[in-house]
Amino acid sequence: MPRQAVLIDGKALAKSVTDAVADVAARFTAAQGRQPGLAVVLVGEDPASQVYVRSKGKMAARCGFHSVTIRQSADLSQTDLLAVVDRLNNDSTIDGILVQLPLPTHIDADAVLSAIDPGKDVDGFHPINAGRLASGDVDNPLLPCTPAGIMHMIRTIHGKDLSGLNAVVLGRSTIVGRPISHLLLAANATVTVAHSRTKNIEALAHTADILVAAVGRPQMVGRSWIKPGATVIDVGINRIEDQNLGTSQLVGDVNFDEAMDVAGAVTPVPKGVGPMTIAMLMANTLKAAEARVKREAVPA
Ligand SMILES: Nc1nc2c(c(=O)[nH]1)N[C@@H](CN(C=O)c1ccc(C(=O)N[C@@H](CCC(=O)O)C(=O)O)cc1)CN2
Repeated sequence: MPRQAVLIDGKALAKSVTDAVADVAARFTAAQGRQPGLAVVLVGEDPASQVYVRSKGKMAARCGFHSVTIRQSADLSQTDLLAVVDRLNNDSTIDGILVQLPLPTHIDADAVLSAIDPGKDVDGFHPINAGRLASGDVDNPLLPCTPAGIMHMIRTIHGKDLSGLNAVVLGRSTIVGRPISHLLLAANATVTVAHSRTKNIEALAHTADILVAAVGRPQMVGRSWIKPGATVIDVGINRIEDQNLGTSQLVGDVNFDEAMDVAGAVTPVPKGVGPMTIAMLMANTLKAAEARVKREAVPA
């Protein structure tokens, strides 16, 4: 009889985070006479982005935030997007600004992310916040949402200190691969980042006590990639179509059934890392609001 790994329930964990955020946000609102404010900017009509942005707006409202969604057409110029960001930087009702990625290809995403006030950068993508994380500062409240959510999930299995554990991160994106490697390192794991140019990637993955798959390749990580008892975090969200049936299905970068047979703990797709990303965005917005109150209370 194959063993069954522990299922790390991202939806339930996300709810416990957002319930706590909603409690603290209610106290913030009572004390400050205003709600924490989140603005999400969506450029274009990418269907997946529309789903995520809608979920962010709904969750912000559920947490008791002032929530603004700014939808712009795909042909918006970079100058006009920078003007939107500038307006939000100077809007006293807004504590957190998120520009949904990917942006249309005519826009330089780095230029836009760098224009966000670092104190309102609830994605943690501004070079100042990314740089602080890369230099080992994990006390900065504005950590990128997906990696912060992943660490929350890992802690439910391993606790805070990952000393003596090998972590392998598959993927080196600026949104997930790089920042999660810094967070794992800060928690004392021994970290290896693998990517498309890595040799013997399967054998390397098999050495991992904690395996984070963030490559965007449907079900790439199978049984033979996973060390028995490992914790497997699946960041992939891939929609695969069945042309014959005319249906589609959401799958991760990990073969879920095979992982459940061999791993110690596994995150599912859907209802794994995705909901945690949105929950950590709520937590970041609240932290940004609290930090702004403190900053503005200090006489210049
Ligand atoms: N500015 C940003 N852009 C993007 C980020 C980000 O963190 N900041 N991450 C991803 C998309 N993303 C958040 O924006 C995100 C992806 C998936 C989910 C989620 O809850 N997924 C569900 C499934 C939803 C579905 O049916 O498609 C799940 O996994 O259960 C939330 C947020 C890229 N862009």
